[in-house]
Amino acid sequence: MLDEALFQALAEVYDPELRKPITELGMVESAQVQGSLAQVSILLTIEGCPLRSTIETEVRQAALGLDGIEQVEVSVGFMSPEQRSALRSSLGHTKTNPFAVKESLTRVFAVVSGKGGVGKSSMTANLAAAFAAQGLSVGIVDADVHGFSIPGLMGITQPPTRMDDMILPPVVEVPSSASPVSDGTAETHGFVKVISIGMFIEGNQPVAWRGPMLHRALEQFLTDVHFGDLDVLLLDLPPGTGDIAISMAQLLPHAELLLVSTPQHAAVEVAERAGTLSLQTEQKVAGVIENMAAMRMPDGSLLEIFGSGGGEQLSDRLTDTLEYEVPLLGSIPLETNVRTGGDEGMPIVWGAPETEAAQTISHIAEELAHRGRGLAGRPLPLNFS
Ligand SMILES: Nc1ncnc2c1ncn2[C@@H]1O[C@H](COP(=O)(O)OP(=O)(O)OP(=O)(O)O)[C@@H](O)[C@H]1O
Repeated sequence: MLDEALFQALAEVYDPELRKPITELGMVESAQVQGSLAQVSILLTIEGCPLRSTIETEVRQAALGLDGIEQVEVSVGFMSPEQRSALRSSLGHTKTNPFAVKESLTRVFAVVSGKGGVGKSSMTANLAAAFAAQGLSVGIVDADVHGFSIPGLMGITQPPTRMDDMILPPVVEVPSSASPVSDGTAETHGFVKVISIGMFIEGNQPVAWRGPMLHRALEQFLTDVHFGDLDVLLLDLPPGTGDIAISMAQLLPHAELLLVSTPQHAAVEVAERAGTLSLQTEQKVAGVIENMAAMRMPDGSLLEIFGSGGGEQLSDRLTDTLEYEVPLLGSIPLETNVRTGGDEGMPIVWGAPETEAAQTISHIAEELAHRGRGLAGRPLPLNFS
């Protein structure tokens, strides 16, 4: 039984993981009004759904927003396997990799580095935060098997939800204070969905996987995880040119590479190797991000802990080798805020947007979003037959 006005009010309640109104997802079993009492029966996707209290609270608030409603009773049930299966088909989840198809509208960026510790994961988290602050729908696949850190950097503690053979990734929304483009509705509010190898490992165990297992894990992330429609997908890969970089190229041939390096000249050579791998994989290098550049001291002077000029040098060398322009997208200074934001699970782009590091990263995200894919480095569909 459905009361039309109450049902309409419940259409304002979004499932936090699926990012759609609960009324569209078949989650409202009944909605009735008797005098000043609203009675709503909702069906959650799975028992033990971690978002139960969030959804219940929002249902209550939506019903109380109706004229004349003073009391709300919410009863909670769970979908049957048939209802879940109907929901999966309505979401179009087909257990195929949606990002590999040519028609996919999602921009895919693989964030890579020659060596570890240069801030690749911090850049991935902050770029995702910056894209989301522009109102975009963003996903991150944290495939840095040996150093998975994205959930911590994004402040995510809840696990993914398993819905039979479909996995729903945890979501973080842009805080309202960092969401200039949002008018407050769920449709305009950017978000970041995250899936990480770390979410499938017990405790703090090391991951001793060989190439084929890594390939399978990445493939499963792309096929079993339901990201929904994304504007941007970012991948955090392990440093270097190992197995997973090759798997990524096979599974995501349209991914563009973002190469992170420090300004140190000695680091350029090793970063260049990661960039030139793109010649073999036929992927495009979208640009270089120099991280850990000169730190501004309290007296205003600059301290070049890792030297200077490496980003520029890397961009020049790759432009020569790859024979298309590989721009230096920006140079992010060493700033304590970057580290503390990471430790607190609040990317500086959201938590301290006024800092130079945050502004540079936001600028890079804006430029990437507006620049379009371009054709350089991508095989042209020529037919010589
Ligand atoms: N611009 C910056 N200013 C200050 N600290 C930074 C900056 N960028 C990164 N860091 C810090 O440097 C450390 C390494 O960064 P991060 O984990 O992002 O590197 P990584 O390249 O992903 O490492 P790995 O691939 O080895 O896991 C972290 O403690 C991070 O907070």
